[in-house]
Amino acid sequence: MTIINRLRAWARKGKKPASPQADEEDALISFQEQLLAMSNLPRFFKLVWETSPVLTLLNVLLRALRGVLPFLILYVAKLLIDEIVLLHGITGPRHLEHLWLLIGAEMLLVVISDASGRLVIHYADTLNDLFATRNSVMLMEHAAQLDLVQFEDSTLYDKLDRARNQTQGRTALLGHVLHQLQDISTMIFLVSGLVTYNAWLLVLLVLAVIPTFIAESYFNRKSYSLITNWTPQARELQYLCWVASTHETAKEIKIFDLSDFLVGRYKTLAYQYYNESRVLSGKRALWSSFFAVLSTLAYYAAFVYIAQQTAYGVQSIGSLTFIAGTFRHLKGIIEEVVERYIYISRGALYLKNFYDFLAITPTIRSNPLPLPFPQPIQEGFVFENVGFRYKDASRWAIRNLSFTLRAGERLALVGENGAGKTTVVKLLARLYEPTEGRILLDGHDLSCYDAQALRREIGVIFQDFVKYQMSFSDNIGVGNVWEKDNKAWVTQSARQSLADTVVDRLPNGYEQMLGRQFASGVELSGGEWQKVALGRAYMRDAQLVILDEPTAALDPHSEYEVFLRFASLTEGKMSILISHRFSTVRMADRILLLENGCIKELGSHQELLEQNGTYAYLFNLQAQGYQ
Ligand SMILES: Nc1ncnc2c1ncn2[C@@H]1O[C@H](COP(=O)(O)OP(=O)(O)OP(=O)(O)O)[C@@H](O)[C@H]1O
Repeated sequence: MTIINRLRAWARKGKKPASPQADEEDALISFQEQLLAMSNLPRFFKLVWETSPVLTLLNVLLRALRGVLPFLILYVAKLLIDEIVLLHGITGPRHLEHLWLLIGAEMLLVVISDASGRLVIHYADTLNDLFATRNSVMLMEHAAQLDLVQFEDSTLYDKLDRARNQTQGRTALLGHVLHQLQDISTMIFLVSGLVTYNAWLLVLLVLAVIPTFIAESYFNRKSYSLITNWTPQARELQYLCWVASTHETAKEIKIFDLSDFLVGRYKTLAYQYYNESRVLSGKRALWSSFFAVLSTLAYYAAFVYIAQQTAYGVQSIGSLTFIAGTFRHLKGIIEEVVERYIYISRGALYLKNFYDFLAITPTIRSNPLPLPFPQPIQEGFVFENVGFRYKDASRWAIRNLSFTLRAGERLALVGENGAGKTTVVKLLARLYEPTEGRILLDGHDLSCYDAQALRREIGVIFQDFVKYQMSFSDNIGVGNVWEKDNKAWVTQSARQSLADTVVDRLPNGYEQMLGRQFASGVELSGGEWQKVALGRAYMRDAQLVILDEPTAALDPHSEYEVFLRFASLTEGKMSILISHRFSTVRMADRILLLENGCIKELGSHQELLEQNGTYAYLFNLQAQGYQ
């Protein structure tokens, strides 16, 4: 059940919505799964290495150096204390060279420790930044390869969201892994030092840490499940926050007085998450405090034993400081290693989300041995009994569609809302594959051509075109991104689409930032945005130009002008025009009237008028409206 349905059910029944946590017990991942997630780490290391081999090496070497330093410092301190105790007991002349040597050695070790500590932070930060950028680029590049149909599936957004939100987590993971390497090497040295004195102390230490490990591992899995189960709701929270606080929505929010509704909805969800998260972190804090007390007790038990041994003269004072220091250090390090293991295993689990997203492959594949794209197109596009059904849709968007878009022909698509006009265009641009039937270009299935080459030859301006929060020039230039910086071309396109009438009023001309999201941006009217978007069609030197309701927001004069220019742009080229305005549709060579996804009528304006069918009826209806 979606959260919306949960909220609705709640509103109906007047009780608290069942939380996603309700499913969480079932979804709690197992310890084995957590361990298995560690198998994601080698790929992760490979990514890190590929990001920068030099920085990775520097980090590893510095961490290894820092790993051995605590042991060396403790050991030199032991020698130093023993030397001082020895010198203290001598009554005759003393030779202090050995003492100075030991002090010098300890000082040198501390200097190396300080310097390497700073260097390691610097190199770790640099590697982290590079790695985060690389991660984001990988996600963007991969998302760009996916098909439109995949973007219509909400689970893709969940995966993308998890993968994106955890970019920070992945860089933290890198830090944890490197730190872990350092602590493990410290641990190895300290353990071997401790074992030479008393192996039982080590057993005591390990026993004290095991309960912490088990508890942390359990809470780690709980918290992963909580976050994973809440991803759709987290997206809804982000969405609500966006809707309630952006320029684009502000008008409507005020007019419909939606603020309380949105904030209320946000609060319900956010507090629900807060409560679940609070309970979990409360339990975690309670248990970890309990186990911390246990481990402190273990430390003092060991200390009592060592102090007693020293008091009876079984070992030197230097050894006492060394063993006690090693034990305390080891206890701290083992706790940190355990805690970090939890972070790392959580990071490894989150890595799965990243790899899950990267594993999504596009369904529309480019032919590995594509046919060369026809230059120029000879016969045109042929729809052979084409049917298409959107994912999970109960009805066909189009069905049994058979027609030809001839080379050089101007075709208009008309029909009621939802008749399937835009779907036809999306199929032509191979944004979707037909569910049944096929589309041929010059006698070959569209899939025989390279999808990108096909799209380069098709210039489409959709009715829901993007208002890029970029400069005026870029907004037109993106129509042909390879020529984006060709000022002459951009200017000419702006002139042809009438966007030049907009630029004249912009303080920074072609370099003017459009939209309100960035500093000094200027917002345009709906019609002005449309003229700018139309400019993209002129940027593209495509064989087929498609305009999907290109003039809906234009005033009548602009509309007339746009069509005069469009007619000259598409002279001798193929074009498809989707419009509800019959005055503009009539300029097409042929008109295809769709009804419920099927062809109702097809012919020239004159032929369809003579047929006296639906087209003639609608045309006359609109014409009467103007009389
Ligand atoms: N992404 C989608 N997922 C599911 N169904 C969709 C999607 N896009 C369109 N549809 C459905 O497919 C049918 C055809 O839609 P299409 O956008 O092609 O119609 P249209 O003729 O262009 O409509 P309009 O004149 O309103 O732009 C409609 O019933 C619509 O609800």
